[in-house]
Amino acid sequence: MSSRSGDKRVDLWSQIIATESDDQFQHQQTAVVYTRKNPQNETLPTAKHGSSIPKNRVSLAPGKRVSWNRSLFIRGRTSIAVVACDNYGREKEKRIRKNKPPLARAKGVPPQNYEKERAYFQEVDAFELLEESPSPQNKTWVMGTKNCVIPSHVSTVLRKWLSNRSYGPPASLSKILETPELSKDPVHNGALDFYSKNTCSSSLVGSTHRIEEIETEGEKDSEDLGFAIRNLSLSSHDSGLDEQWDPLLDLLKVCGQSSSSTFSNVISEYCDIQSIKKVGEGTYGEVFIAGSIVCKVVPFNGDKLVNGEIQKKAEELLEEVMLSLTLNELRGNDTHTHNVCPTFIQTLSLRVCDGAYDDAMIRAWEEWDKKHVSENDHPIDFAEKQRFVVFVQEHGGQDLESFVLLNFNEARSLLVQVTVALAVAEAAFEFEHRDLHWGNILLSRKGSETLQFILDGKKMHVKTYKLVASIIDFTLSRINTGESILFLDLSLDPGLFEGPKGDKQSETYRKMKQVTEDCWEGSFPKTNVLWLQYLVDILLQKKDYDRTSKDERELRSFKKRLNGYESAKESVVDPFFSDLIVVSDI
Ligand SMILES: Nc1ncnc2c1ncn2[C@@H]1O[C@H](COP(=O)(O)OP(=O)(O)OP(=O)(O)O)[C@@H](O)[C@H]1O
Repeated sequence: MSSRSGDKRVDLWSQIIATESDDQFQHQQTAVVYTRKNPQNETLPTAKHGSSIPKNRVSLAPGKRVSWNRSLFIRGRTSIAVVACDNYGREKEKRIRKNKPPLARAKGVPPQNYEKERAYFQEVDAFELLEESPSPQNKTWVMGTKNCVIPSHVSTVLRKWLSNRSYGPPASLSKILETPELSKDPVHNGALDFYSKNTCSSSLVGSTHRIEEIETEGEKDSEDLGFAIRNLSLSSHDSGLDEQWDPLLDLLKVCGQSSSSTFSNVISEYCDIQSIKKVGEGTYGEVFIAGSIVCKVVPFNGDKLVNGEIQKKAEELLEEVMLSLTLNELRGNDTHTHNVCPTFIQTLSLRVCDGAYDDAMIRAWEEWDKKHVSENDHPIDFAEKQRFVVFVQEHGGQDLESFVLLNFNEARSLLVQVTVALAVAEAAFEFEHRDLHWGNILLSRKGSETLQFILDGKKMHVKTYKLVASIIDFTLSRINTGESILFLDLSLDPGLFEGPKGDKQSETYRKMKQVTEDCWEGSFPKTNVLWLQYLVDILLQKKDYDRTSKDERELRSFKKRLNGYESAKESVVDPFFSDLIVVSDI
């Protein structure tokens, strides 16, 4: 029965609901703030149920797009990858301080110990084998350190990325695996040259040459993998002049390239470039379908504003790449079997491209613009020398905002998949998504009746009702890779917490702030629970599908019980999911 028809039965559920104090489901007028603005409109996104958002509640970007959370990319990213390098830190500070209060270290951060950290990372690099998942003692609070440690993380991510070959690492990187001489006699392969280089830049140049050499070499020998990657990382890590670290070179390494590629080269690996179509757009990302995969194209390092925003830096992209690759590990392989889930969008390949958009991409962009009215700048405006990262991902379907749910079972299926996925990622990497709005959940109808997850070694078969959810956009996410904690310091973006009162998304950011006490590097899995509560609200207030009043009461009761859980992992055992999850030992 549809919710609109009103189920008049009085039962236990009505009593439960009567006791719910915070249930705020009086269909109050709310606005989902990230909703795109039609450039022609004068007002900000209009609430589906009525009022428009007052302009003064929103920090307006100077460009075409208006979204108060979009500039987060360029503010406050104070993680190991960004602040670690002094040069960049200074540049970033300038940008932030223009409009923002002075940078402040978040509360509760343990004092830095550079020597300890250096020793730690040297130790990490000394190991060939990796831990399956991070342990608490691996936490490294490195904000503000002068030591440029990114290469060691790149090396780890690379090792994992490469060792999981079923995920299709970039072809050139695969060839690193194919270098039998490397492990047999490193000295004669010139490998030690990397270690003896005195400057970061020269050693990185050396390693770049090495990639080229490697690419010309032959046969497979997976034992060489660890060695080859250590070569790539230690060259810069051992350097005393880390300030000269060039993140672009590391980004190229992660993408398996010695130099930039072109769009036509990359896209033609997946389809005839003439057949590409644009499928979506984000703050910086233009997303295209190429055959069966999607390419998210993100400009970086350029001087030109993109959609009114300063472009991301290579180090920011490097971090996003590391997050994506770390989450890839949850897809399971021979060495990662303790926590497995298929829900985080799979990154299939990564490429750095140079130059203007290809004509076919421009055409695809314009076609999409005609239909949907893009909020982004026309890509023809990009400079000839513009750099981009292309995230090649699996196609996850349509976002929850536009997807038409059919019935309550589909809504439950969405909730259980997201909850279990968050639980698995919490268990593996202390992961918090921190921005799980309805644009960041993709849905598609696929054949399988159940999906398999593994949570702390327990196999779970989750009922799908043939709906498959995928989680995207890890920009605000926090993760402990086992070597470092990647996070975005949201305390540097007060605008994020100034969204409209009563708007569920805005309220969720504010609740996260309360939970974290504005200390964003810490682990607060409760933030995942807050987004689950947001999703319940969305399913009750924003989505139409076939459901009864009893179904709605179930959702409200579930939301209320979520108050009592401190993590997605705790939420998994809620009775709401009891008939959706079958647990078995592996
Ligand atoms: N893997 C994917 N499969 C299908 N569609 C996708 C995929 N990734 C992104 N999209 C589409 O493109 C849109 C923008 O993607 P995404 O949110 O990743 O970009 P972004 O630049 O990070 O956005 P934001 O403005 O949230 O920062 C999504 O809302 C979705 O519609």
